Amino acid sequence: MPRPDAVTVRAAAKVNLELIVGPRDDATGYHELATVFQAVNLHDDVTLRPAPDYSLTVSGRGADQVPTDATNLAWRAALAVAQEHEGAGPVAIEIVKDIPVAGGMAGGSADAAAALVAADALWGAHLDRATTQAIAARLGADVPFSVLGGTAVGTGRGDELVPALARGSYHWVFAFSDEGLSTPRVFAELDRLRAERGEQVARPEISQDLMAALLAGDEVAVGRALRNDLQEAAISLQPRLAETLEVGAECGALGGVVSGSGPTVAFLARDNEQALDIAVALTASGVAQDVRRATGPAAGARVIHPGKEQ
Ligand SMILES: C[C@](O)(CO)[C@H](O)COP(=O)(O)OP(=O)(O)OC[C@H]1O[C@@H](n2ccc(N)nc2=O)[C@H](O)[C@@H]1O
Ligand SMILES: Nc1ncnc2c1ncn2[C@@H]1O[C@H](COP(=O)(O)OP(=O)(O)OP(=O)(O)O)[C@@H](O)[C@H]1O
Repeated sequence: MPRPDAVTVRAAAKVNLELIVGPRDDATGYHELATVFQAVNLHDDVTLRPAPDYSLTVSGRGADQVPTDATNLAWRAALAVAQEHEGAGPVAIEIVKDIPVAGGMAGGSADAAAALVAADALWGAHLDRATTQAIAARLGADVPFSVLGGTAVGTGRGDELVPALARGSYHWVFAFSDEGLSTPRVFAELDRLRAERGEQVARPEISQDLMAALLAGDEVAVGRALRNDLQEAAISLQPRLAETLEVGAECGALGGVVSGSGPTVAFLARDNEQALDIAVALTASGVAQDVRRATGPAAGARVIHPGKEQ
């Protein structure tokens, strides 16, 4: 089979409709999670081209905050696939970002997922699902979902996935902040707040209300069920997120929640028209640096450009 001379893969951002954080495992520092992910149509594109040496460039939203060396998750993903496939060689990696950096929307994870899928396609590695999943999980807790897309339940570190039975299309408005939040710092802040309260942390479980609402495609009930245990920690580190949530609530959003580890705040709207109203109100209030509308569920990491055949 001839090899393509370049492969571009598109990977979506995610929002956690529910994120329940269980106890911290002292051995690994990771927390047991129960989460429902939804991919939304806000994307990064990653292109891989055979080259004499590995290299990486980044352009687009927040590009100056992304490493361009071998620590980049996309670079690490390509190397991980190369280890599994004899016919691999160095690649030039080009990332075009639209997902905010350190925004709690799995931007780096999307780049890793896209590079993983692109490397597999470029080299014709045909990795099986279990190997792809294992590589993805090693790269980061959100990476397996970035590969899969759609709407899915995540347990363990958030990397053990089962697609969710979900109907309907969801209209989201995202309020971005120009100051990112570090994921480990937000988890550590939650641990601190819980210890201060002497809280006993239960094993995390997804709410049946949310699963029933998704099954029925009932966006009002989904809006009511949005929940994120990391939200109070994110607000504790960035108190103005509470104001952002307030603005969306005043517009009658079906629900509002900090996305993942923040600081992006996600609002669920009834329809496109209400999404536009919420976006205008957020922009006018000045609480957010940037506001974007998107719909979910979106697809997982997928090839959008196979390049010309050699
Ligand atoms: C907040 C979420 O985005 C929700 O989907 C994820 O849990 C974070 O996923 P991620 O950014 O891919 O996370 P990783 O890169 O694997 O981990 C970054 C850090 O987040 C914390 N972390 C992450 C996942 C998890 N289940 N427990 C944790 O405590 C750990 O301190 C870890 O060192
Ligand atoms: N492609 C990438 N490879 C490696 N690091 C990245 C990449 N993109 C961003 N980063 C770095 O990783 C950190 C987290 O960025 P990222 O955009 O993944 O955060 P996030 O969306 O909050 O992640 P998550 O929602 O998965 O917790 C930032 O400090 C950023 O510089």
